[in-house]
Amino acid sequence: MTSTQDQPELTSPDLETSNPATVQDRTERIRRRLERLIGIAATEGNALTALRNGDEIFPAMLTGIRSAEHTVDMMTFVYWKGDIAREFAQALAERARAGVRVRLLLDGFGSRLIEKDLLREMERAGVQVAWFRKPLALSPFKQNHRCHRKVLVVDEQTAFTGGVGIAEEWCGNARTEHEWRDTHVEVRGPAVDGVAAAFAQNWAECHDELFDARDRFVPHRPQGDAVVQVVRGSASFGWQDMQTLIRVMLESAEDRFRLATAYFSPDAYFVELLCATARRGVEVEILLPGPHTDKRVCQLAGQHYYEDLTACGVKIYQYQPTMMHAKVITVDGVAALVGSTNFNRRSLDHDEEIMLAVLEQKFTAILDSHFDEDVAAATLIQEGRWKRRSLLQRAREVAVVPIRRFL
Ligand SMILES: O=P(O)(O)OC[C@H](O)CO
Repeated sequence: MTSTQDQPELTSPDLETSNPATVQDRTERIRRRLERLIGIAATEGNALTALRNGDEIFPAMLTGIRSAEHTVDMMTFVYWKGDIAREFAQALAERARAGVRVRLLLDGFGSRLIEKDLLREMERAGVQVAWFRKPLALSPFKQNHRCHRKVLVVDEQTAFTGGVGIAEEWCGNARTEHEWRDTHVEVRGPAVDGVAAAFAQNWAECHDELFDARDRFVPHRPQGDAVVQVVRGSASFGWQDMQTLIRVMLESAEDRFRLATAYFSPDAYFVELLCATARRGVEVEILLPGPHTDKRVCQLAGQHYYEDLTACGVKIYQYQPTMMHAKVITVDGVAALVGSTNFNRRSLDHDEEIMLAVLEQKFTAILDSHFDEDVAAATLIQEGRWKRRSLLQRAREVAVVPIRRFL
């Protein structure tokens, strides 16, 4: 586990970020742009801990739940099967039995595989379980909008968000294809309120009780040096904050823009923005799943754009050891995004998402060092070789074009 207290070396000595004045200017500019365009103030005094893979993520979340004395709010897209699914259910049920208010919000599509006996056990123990838009009860338009946020808030003081789902696939340490690579973050400080608000926003749609006597509004003492803006993306038609967030990051980048994502199938606008960023001299690096993608159809939709992207100088890496599931962006070594948002149409156009915009050099350096390690286990797409890919591959890419807006 790597906390913001351990500061690795910046990974590229060429970045301008060694100059404190430059760092401050850039950080301030990104903060002001985000605040003006998204309309939510960033908060100071946050401490963030980057958690890499199930071996770090699950123990931290379970420790948080087991330590709860007042409230636990948890929301997830995926709640599937395996020992870890049982462990979470048992931890939540145990806290509910101890008198803690425990609320669990599950996406009606993403969590449809949850084992029914776990649901019964939690409900018997007093866990309030709510479902976000169960597909069969909805019009086709609403079905397409999913709650993709991953949030855990414990005692209003500690929050977690990131890419992880509650299932066997996320256990371990990305050693084999059965242990997915993911990034989550633990947050302490005032930004916890913003994460709690993301939960409350979806809870309000799914449960009769909007608030109760257990709600507390605790003061947050400064916990660290990170400035954090909590950005919520909401299912909508047309433009929404998540697109603005990514756009600000791309347009603010001066030296380097790095993206790790599980599902890369953006629309033409964001492909062009990536290309334009590379064309104006920013090093643009994208890290994507390789042979172990769990959704080949999404991969094909993204591969359709590899030729345009590499022609503009964008470096595309495909991660080899297992499914790359992290959702992380870093900019110029000074700012980072981490949360639930993929670089695809689902996350940018259709789903409820949460992303932390973190303005802190130390935390960004940690995520950059993880990116470096992942790139060392990835292969670079070579422009020339990619252009010579088979006709079959090309046909597959074209075949998914009609459905890529749903991916
Ligand atoms: O949507 P994500 O990024 O949370 O990933 C979960 C996938 O649907 C797993 O197949």
